[in-house]
Amino acid sequence: MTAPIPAISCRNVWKIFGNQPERYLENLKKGGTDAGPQHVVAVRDVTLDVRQGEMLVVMGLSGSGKSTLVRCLSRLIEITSGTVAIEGKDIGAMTEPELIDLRRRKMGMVFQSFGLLPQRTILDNVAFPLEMRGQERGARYERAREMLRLVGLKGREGYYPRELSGGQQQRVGIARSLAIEPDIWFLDEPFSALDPLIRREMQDEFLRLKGLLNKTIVFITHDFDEALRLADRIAIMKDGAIEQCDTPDRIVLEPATDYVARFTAEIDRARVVRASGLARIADGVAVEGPAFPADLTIRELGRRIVSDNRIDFPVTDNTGKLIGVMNRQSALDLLLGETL
Ligand SMILES: Nc1ncnc2c1ncn2[C@@H]1O[C@H](COP(=O)(O)OP(=O)(O)OP(=O)(O)O)[C@@H](O)[C@H]1O
Repeated sequence: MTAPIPAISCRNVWKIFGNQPERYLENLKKGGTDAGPQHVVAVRDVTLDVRQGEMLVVMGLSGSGKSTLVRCLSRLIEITSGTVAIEGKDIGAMTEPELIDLRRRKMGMVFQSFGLLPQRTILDNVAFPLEMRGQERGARYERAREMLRLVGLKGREGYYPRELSGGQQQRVGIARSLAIEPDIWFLDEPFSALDPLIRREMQDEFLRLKGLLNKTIVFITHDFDEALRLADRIAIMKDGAIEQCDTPDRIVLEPATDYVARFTAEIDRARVVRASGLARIADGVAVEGPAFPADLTIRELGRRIVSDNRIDFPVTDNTGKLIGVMNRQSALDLLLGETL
C-alpha cells in the first residue's frame, strides 16, 4: 500500500533575506560563515510533512522563523532553495494564476496583521473571499453573518474595521477565513489579541471544526497551553531550523535537544503526557483490575493513580483494547514533577 500524499510537504527549504541570497547559501553550504550584516537566514533547511487533517503547531522565540516558514508554505514569499508541495504539487513550479486559484480554493490564512479592507464593512470583509469565489450574494451574506455571530460580533455587521478594537478586528479576520472552509489553514498567532475567555472559545471552535471537517492546519503560537490544547504535533524552531517536530507527549518526555528541553522546562508534564505516553508493552506483567483510558492525561488520572496501589496499571484504547501497562511509580514521578 502506498502512503497517502501529505497535505503539505517541504524538502530542504531555505529562506535567506538579503541582496544575494543564492550566492550566500552556496557559500554557507561550502562551510562559509553564517549571516553577515547583509543576510538573514530566516528558514534553515526545513524538511517537514503535514498530513491531511493534521494540526501542526509551530513554536519558537520571536525571530526564530515561524512566520517566514509559514509564508513559504503558501508561497507568499519565494524560497531561496528547496521545494514545497501542496497535495503532491510543487507550488514553486506553478504560474501566478495557478497559485491564486490554489489559494482561493484550498487555503485560508489568518495573520497577525488582520489584513482587513478598511473601506468595507466587516460584513463585506467576511463575505469578500466568497465573492471572489463567485458565490451568489444572498448565500455569501448569510454565511458571513453566521461567521460573525460565531466570533461574537453579531450586531456589528455594519461597522468599519477602524471602529473596532484590535481583538475585534482579529475576530473579523478569523471569521473571514472560517467562511470559506479551506482545506488547509495557515494561522499566524490568530488568537493573540483575544482575551482569555473568547480565546478559549475560539480554540474550542477550531477543535470542533477540525474534528468535523478534517482540515489540515498549520498554526503559529507563542502560548504553550494553546499549543498543547490544539496540536497533533508541535514543531519547535530555533534560528530558522526545526529542532524537533513531534507529538506533545514526546516533546516533553523525549526532548531531542538541550534547547527543546529548556524550552519545555517550565511545563507541567502531567498535564501533557497521556496514559498512552507512559504505557509500555505488557510482556509478562500481570494486568488485572480496572484499566486506565489511554487518552487521559496523568493529571486527569491523578486521583486514581494516587489511590490505587497496584505496581502497574493496564492502559486501554477507546475500543477497550489493551495497549500496554503504565508503571505507577513513573506516573507518580510525573505528577510530582520529578525527572523520569
Ligand atoms: N522581509 C524581511 N527582510 C529581512 N529580514 C526579514 C524579513 N522578514 C523576516 N526577516 C527576519 O527573519 C527572521 C525570522 O523572522 P520571522 O518573522 O519569520 O520570525 P518569527 O519567529 O515569526 O517571529 P515573531 O514571533 O516575532 O513573529 C528574523 O530575524 C527577521 O528579522
